[in-house]
Amino acid sequence: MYCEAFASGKCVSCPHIHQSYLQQLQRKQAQLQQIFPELPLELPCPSETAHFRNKAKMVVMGSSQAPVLGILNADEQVDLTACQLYPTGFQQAFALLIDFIRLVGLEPYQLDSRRGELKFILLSYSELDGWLLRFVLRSQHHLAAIRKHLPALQQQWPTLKVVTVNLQPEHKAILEGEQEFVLSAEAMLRQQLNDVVLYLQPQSFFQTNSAVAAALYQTARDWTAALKPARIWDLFCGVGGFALHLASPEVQVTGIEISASAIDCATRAALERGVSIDFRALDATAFADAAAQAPDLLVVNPPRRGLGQSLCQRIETLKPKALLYSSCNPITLAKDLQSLPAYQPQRAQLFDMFPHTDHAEVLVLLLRQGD
Ligand SMILES: C[S@@+](CC[C@H](N)C(=O)[O-])C[C@H]1O[C@@H](n2cnc3c(N)ncnc32)[C@H](O)[C@@H]1O
Repeated sequence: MYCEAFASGKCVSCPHIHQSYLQQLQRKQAQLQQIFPELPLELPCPSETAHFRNKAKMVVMGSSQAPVLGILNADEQVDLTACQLYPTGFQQAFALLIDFIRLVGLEPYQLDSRRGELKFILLSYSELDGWLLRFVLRSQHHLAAIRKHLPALQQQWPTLKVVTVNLQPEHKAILEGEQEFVLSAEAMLRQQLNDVVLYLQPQSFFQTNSAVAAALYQTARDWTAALKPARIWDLFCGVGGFALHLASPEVQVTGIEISASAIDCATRAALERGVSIDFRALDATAFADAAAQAPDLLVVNPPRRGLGQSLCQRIETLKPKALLYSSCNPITLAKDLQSLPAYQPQRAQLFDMFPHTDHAEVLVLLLRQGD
C-alpha cells in the first residue's frame, strides 16, 4: 500500500505499510514461532489492509476557522483525514466536524501557549448503530455552545448516535480525563460481532478492528467448546466480548473488569441477550486472590503489561484446568507463560488486528498438566 504521509516521514504509525501484506504476516508469524518453538501454529487470521479501523483519535490543531485533524509530528501539523485505515465514511464525518468546529468557534488547544479549548476528537463507528463522537476539551467553557449547535449537526448527520464531551484539563499528553458529559439521548453504541451485540460507551475499551475481533471471539468459542466447562471466568473482560460469546444456559460465567463504564456496557449486553453473566467492576488480581474455587476455563485478555507475576502465581495455585490467553503484546505473553509452568500450550494463532505495525494479537489455549 502506498501512503504519502509515511513516504514523506510525516506519520510513522504504520512502519511496514510499504511491505507486502504477505511479508508482514510471515514476519509476525515467525516472531510468534519463537515464543512457541515446539508448537505447530494455526494459520494467521488476516485483516483487510485498508479501511479496517472502527475508531479514529484525532489531535485537533490549526485554528477554529482552519482546523486540522491528525497528528502533531515534531512541530508539523499532519492532516490525517484521508488516512486509508479508516472506512470511507470517516472522511465525510471529518468534513462535518471541521464545519462544526468553525461554527462553534472551538479554538484548538495550542501546546506551546497552553491556550485554546479543543484537544482531541475521538470517533467510533458501528455498522449496526452509527457513530459515537467525543470532544476532548480543556474546560467547560464551550460546553453550552456545543449543546446549542448540536441539533444542527445531528440533522446533517442522522447516524450520529452518541455525543459526549470529555474534560481533560491537564497539560499532559493524555487522551482523556475522568469527567464525561453525555449530550445525546443515547449514551451507548451497539456493535454486532458474530451473533453477539456488544455495547460500548466512552471510557470503555473496545477492539479497534471489528472483523478480526469477531474472528478472535469466534475462535475462542470454537477452541473451548470441546472442554465443556461448567464455570468460566473472563478476566479483563472489557465490554464482555469473550464472556458473551462463551455464555450458555449450561455454564456459569463471571466477567471481571476495572472500568465501571465497561461493566455497565457488558451488563446491558447480557441482559439484552437474555444470558446470565456475573459482571463485576473489580481489579482482576484482587478478584482472583479472594476467590475460593477455580473456574474450569479461565479467559484472560490483559492490557499490554500482561498478567504479571502475582496473578500468574495465583493462577498456578487456583489450578483452572484450561487457560485461554488473548494477548496484545507477545513480549509480556512470553514472560507470563514462563510464570505458568503447569500450563502447556495446545494451540496458538495470530490475529492481525493492526496491519502495517509491529503489534500482534495472539490467542493461546493452554491446558494444565500433571493433575
Ligand atoms: C486488552 S483490553 C481487553 C478487553 C476485552 N477482553 C475485549 O475483548 O475487548 C484490557 C482490559 O483490561 C482492563 N483492565 C486494566 N487493568 C485492569 C485490572 N487491574 N483489573 C481488571 N481489568 C483491568 C482494561 O480496562 C481493559 O478493558
